[in-house]
Order: sequence, then structure tokens, then C-alpha cells
Amino acid sequence: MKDGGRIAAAIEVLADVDRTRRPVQDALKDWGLTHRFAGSRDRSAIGNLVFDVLRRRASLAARMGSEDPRLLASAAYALLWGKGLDGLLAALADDRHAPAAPSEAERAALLAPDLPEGTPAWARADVPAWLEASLTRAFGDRLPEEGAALSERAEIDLRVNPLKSDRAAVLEALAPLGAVACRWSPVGVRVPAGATDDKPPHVASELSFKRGWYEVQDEGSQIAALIAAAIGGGQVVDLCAGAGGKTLALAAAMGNRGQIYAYDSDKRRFGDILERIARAGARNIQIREPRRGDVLADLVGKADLVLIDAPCTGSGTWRRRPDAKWRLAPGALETRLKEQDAVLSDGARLVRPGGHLVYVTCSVLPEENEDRAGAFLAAEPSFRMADTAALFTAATGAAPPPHATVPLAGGTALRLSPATAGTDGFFVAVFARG
Ligand SMILES: C[S@@+](CC[C@H](N)C(=O)[O-])C[C@H]1O[C@@H](n2cnc3c(N)ncnc32)[C@H](O)[C@@H]1O
Repeated sequence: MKDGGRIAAAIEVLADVDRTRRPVQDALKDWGLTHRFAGSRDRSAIGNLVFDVLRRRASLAARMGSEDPRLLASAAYALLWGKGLDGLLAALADDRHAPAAPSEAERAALLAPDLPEGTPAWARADVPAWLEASLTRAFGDRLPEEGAALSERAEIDLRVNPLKSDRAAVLEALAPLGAVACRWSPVGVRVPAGATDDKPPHVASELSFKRGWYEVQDEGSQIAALIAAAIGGGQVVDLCAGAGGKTLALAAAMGNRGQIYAYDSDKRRFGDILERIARAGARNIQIREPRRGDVLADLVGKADLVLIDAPCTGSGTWRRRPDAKWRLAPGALETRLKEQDAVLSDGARLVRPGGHLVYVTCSVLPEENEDRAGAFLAAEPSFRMADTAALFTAATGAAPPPHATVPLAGGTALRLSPATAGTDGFFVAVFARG
């Protein structure tokens, strides 16, 4: 396929997502099934263009004065892919499957040096209008740059598994993919995402992955697990274990010593956790499946450390799931807040006196983060806020990135973001039980 046809395909997929409100991955997959002539490079280009439009949807729409997928995809091709108006016109002229060329007024919009006057801050920052106040609370006058960084294409981060390998070996094995060491995580490796029609690197098909040398895990998530591990303690509960991303990171950081109890209230979320544990060579993980009755009753007041990787809106991961950014609704946020309070209370009872609770979200919204931490401290007077920023330094050997430290109730929490840390957005708060 030529670029004109790829732009037309991206428009079709975007229109499908607008019409059906279904996840973009499903729409892309269906497009692929009904257009079998498209090669894998074409599919990558179409997917990349669709995702790039979704990342910048609000600012592209403000520029073009319309949400018409034809204009959004054309603008993304010309402006985000660096082809310019001339490159766009050439691609459209070169392919009979291409969409209509832009009108005179549309061309002027594409060439304008800035967004139209009066474009609201949320559209400039490419965040949902209803979250502008909340994100301004989080980022203050840095909202434009934080929003822009949340709208970039993300690299792929890997966590090296020291139970099976080391960072030098993984860097060597993945040198053909352009792998480099991560900035903060001592076990982090970063692989570039690629540009325009590049296929995303398929790190899971490498032999080194199958040997258990690394897992795919954002550096922010690695840091959260490293902070928990830096606290120390042999009896650890991972209360929201899901498929075990943080469980495995903890097992590795603990050198297979101690005991990690991995629980999730929804057993379907364990997914392929057993396979992952086996591949990683982790031997200190015990899975506690939810059943009738309290399957954690024997751990009440016993845990040195309870990790709560809480259910959240995922607003810190918008780079990877840009359609979720626009689908998120106030009702879903309200539901997450209730779940977060509930799971914090579930976790608190497990912590022994002198033990710690680590609260983590992959969200940057204060409602899910410092507000939940404040509500927790008010509800559980035996806990006090610890110095999470100091634990960041203990875990990484570096001071936290600028703007990441959140002073809170006499201690500190951390808000990592793509703009400040180059990671997904994460919040980490450590509480100590008196
Ligand atoms: C952010 S995900 C966990 C991701 C996982 N820790 C990882 O690193 O791959 C949150 C998980 O919390 C679980 N969850 C929600 N409420 C819970 C509760 N009250 N108790 C335990 N798990 C809960 C959800 O089922 C979901 O799997």
C-alpha cells in the first residue's frame, strides 16, 4: 500500500471507533481481517497513525476546527509525521485510494504556526476537558508540557531478571533493537518504539525473553516495586497481584528469599502468572486464590510489607492507551476511588506493627493519589506517612526527578510522569504502621 491508502485506512478505523466506541485495538484487528491484502508494514503504519491521532486528538481537532477523521489523520500525517503539507498533498495525489485533498481553508489551518486563539488549555495539553482542573492540581503551570509528554509515543521498557541474567547480557542480546540502559531503574532496559511505519519491536519473541532474562515492564512500575523492596521484610503481601508484574519484580529484588503472598480479588486477573513465575525462576511466591471466606486471615497483623497496586483509571498510561484517555468518564473515576479506599482498608489489617504499606497507582490524578492517601491516614490512625522520596533514592541511587516529590502529612509521596521521569505516570506512597 502507498501512504495515501494507509491514510484512508486510518480514517476508516477512526470513524469505526467514533461510531462504535469500542477499543481501538479491536477496530484495527477487524480492519486487518477484512483487508487481507495489507502487509504487516501497512498494518503497522495504519496502527501508528491511528494511535498518533488519538494521542493528539484534542489539539489536532482544535487546529482543524473539526473532529472529522479525514482531517485528523491528514493533520497527523502532515504535522506529527513531519511530512508537511507538501508531503501530504503528494501522498494523496499518488494513490487513487487516498482520501480527498484538503480544501484551501484546511490547508491554511495545517500551515498555521499556532493553534487558533481561544483554544482551551485542556485541548492544548491534549487531555479531557473534564480533567483539566484535576490535572492542573497535579501539575500546576506545567500542564502543557506534562500533557504533551503524556501524548508522546512511549518506548518499550524491560525489567532485567537478576535470577536469570544481568543487564549487560540483556543489553548485548537486544543491541540489534537499539536497547539502552534506563535512567533510574538499575534493572531497566529501554527499547525505542520506532517511527511512522516501523513495526513495534516484538521483544517477547526473542529467545532471551523465553529464557526468562527479562519481562516487559514500564520503568515507573519497576521503580514502584524497587521502592517496596527497599523497605525490606521477609513476609510480603502483593494484594492486587493481577498477572504478577510487581510480584515478579519483588521476587527478583528479594533474591528469591522471604515469602510473597500474591492475591487478587478477581482470579481471572492472574492470567498467565504461573507461566511467568516458572519462566522467571521465582521460588518465593505463593498464590492465594480468592475463595469463599477470608483466604488471607492467617496473615492479619503479620505482614512486614503490603503492596497495593490499586485498580485505577490508568491516566498515567495514556501514551500506550490513548483511546482510554477519551473514553474515561467521571463515573468510572468515582468507582475507582471507592475501590481504592476499600483495598487500602483491606490491606491495612494485614500489616504488622512496625510494618509498611505501599500504595501505588498508574494514575496522575490527585483524587486517586494524595486524596486517597489523606483519606487512608484519617481512617487508620496507626499509620503515618513515610519518606517515599528517600526510598526512591535508596532504590535507584538517585535523587527523585524534579517536581516528583509530593509533600504529604509530614512525609512524602512520589508522582512520576513522562515529562519529569520519562516513565509512565505513577504514584507511590509508603505508610509506616506504628
Ligand atoms: C493495577 S491492577 C494490578 C496489576 C499488577 N499488580 C501488575 O503489576 O501486573 C489492579 C488489580 O487489583 C485488583 N483488585 C481490585 N480490588 C481489589 C481488592 N479489593 N482486593 C484485591 N485485589 C483487588 C484487580 O482485580 C486488578 O487485577
